[in-house]
Amino acid sequence: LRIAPVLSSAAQLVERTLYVHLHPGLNLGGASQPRPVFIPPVVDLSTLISRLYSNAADVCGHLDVRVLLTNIRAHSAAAAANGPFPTPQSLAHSPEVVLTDFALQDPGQSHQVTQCLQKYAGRCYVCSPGLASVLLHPQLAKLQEEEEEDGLKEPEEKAEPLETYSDVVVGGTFDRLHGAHKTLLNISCLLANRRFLIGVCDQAMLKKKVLKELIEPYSTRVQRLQTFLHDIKPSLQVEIVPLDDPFGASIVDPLLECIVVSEETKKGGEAVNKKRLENGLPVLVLHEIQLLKDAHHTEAEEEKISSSSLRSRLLGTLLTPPKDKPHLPPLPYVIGLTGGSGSGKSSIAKRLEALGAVRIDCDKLGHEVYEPGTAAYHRVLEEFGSDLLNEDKTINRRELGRRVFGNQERLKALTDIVWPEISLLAKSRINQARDEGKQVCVLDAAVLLEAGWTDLVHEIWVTIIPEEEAVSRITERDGVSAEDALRRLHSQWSNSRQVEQANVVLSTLWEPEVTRKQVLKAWNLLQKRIQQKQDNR
Ligand SMILES: CC(=O)SCCNC(=O)CCNC(=O)[C@H](O)C(C)(C)COP(=O)(O)OP(=O)(O)OC[C@H]1O[C@@H](n2cnc3c(N)ncnc32)[C@H](O)[C@@H]1OP(=O)(O)O
Repeated sequence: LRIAPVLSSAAQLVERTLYVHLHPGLNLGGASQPRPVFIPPVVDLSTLISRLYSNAADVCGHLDVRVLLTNIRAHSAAAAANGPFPTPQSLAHSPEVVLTDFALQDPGQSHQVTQCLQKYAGRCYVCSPGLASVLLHPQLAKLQEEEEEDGLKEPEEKAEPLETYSDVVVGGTFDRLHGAHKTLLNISCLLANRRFLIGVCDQAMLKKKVLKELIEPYSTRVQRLQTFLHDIKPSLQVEIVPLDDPFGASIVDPLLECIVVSEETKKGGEAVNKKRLENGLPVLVLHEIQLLKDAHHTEAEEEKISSSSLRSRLLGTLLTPPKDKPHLPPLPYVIGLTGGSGSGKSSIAKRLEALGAVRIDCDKLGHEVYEPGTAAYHRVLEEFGSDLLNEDKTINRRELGRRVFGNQERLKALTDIVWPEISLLAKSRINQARDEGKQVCVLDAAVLLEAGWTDLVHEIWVTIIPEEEAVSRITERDGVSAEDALRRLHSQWSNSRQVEQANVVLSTLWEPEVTRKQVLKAWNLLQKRIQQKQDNR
């Protein structure tokens, strides 16, 4: 009952990181200054950690919450440390304010309590010099009274000790570290006394993931894990290794004792044990944790907090701020929309057109430059031969496509002729839109990045779908073979390479309604950016 109100009142004061230090029964109102103490790992603690992260996702989703475990030690470890609490720990972000839900006996006590709290915090962690101390109790005191009146206060029971292990292992992708990851990591740290081994999925393990192009690079994911773990339990020996198959070191490391799994990965844990037995190693204890529910999930998303849902929420948002392009007139604001063949780029361009953008279809402009009599027409015939001509003297584009797609050298010979012409036409359409007072143009260009046209546009938007889906759409739509479809796709940059350059990413992988909402979100956010730019001028 107390967690959500404490978190939401804390969230009103904190902008970025909320560290949680647990000290049950801490008395800030007594005569003597309280000291930090070691508390033993108990089962209730792991439940509390899950609840903390799950409530945090609901009430303060914008905060990076980290439950610190330095003061939690198994009995033997605490005894070995011989009682005294270690020197103050340096955290990744030095605390600037210390908050507590301690309930005052009388209001006059407030000054003494905040002083006491400041001193206490300083003994545990290296804090910013101007550390402030704040009591969050008002709503809580009321809540406590209600709890007591309603008899909701849980009877003091002897806490059940939590079984801990020397060496613990987990595996995962750990993309965009969220509450479910943090729960898994925190509970693993609670279980581990000496070493924590983490297998992090590398390229080979990401092939089948939804929106894999938006997964953070391996090095970023590892870096985030290291900082998080160093904050929450610096005494632990943390080893992070790349996972190229579902097992990694878990089936060969003789020192491991426990593997932490969720309901979803339990089968994987059982498979690990089967392999360990085959390898003559003792089986691991499977410690199962509950998956956090995602209170904000949409109908199309999974119920659990998942990285793929988080990735799909990124679609349509600004992933990287656009570069300043002082050479471009501020209006019309030009979006360069690009993406692999069959990725649904044109359908998105049409949706943007319906919302008010001027659509410039570069495939169409490309076709215009082949009109008989134009300069490009003659140069193409010179380069590729007059056997390309249809009976009516027009260029047989499909045949031309067959000759260039899959042959980089021939494709380059063609694009060297036509891109400058298409670019001139595109610029003239943008100028026309400016003369007509239009606000936004969408330059729909399949190979915008390959052509180096980034200077023509204010922002780059990229549409992506998995390659298998693109092949099936192209073969169905254009009646070409799968080989031809693949040849065409491989003439373009890969999704990942395009995403690297993208300000906004979109995907038409799901039902049209999902695309509609995504485009609307992208459009509304774009309007705000344009407005902001105008306000700043
Ligand atoms: C910078 C730009 O993006 S300009 C727009 C793209 N146009 C060009 O690059 C010019 C060179 N291409 C062409 O002239 C034509 O595509 C031809 C002659 C090769 C084939 O013409 P057509 O058979 O009529 O096919 P069409 O022009 O519709 O293109 C077929 C697909 O190949 C894509 N495509 C076009 N040019 C290229 C290229 N240079 N590299 C890779 N893919 C390309 C198209 O975008 C289209 O993809 P879609 O499935 O997303 O619609």
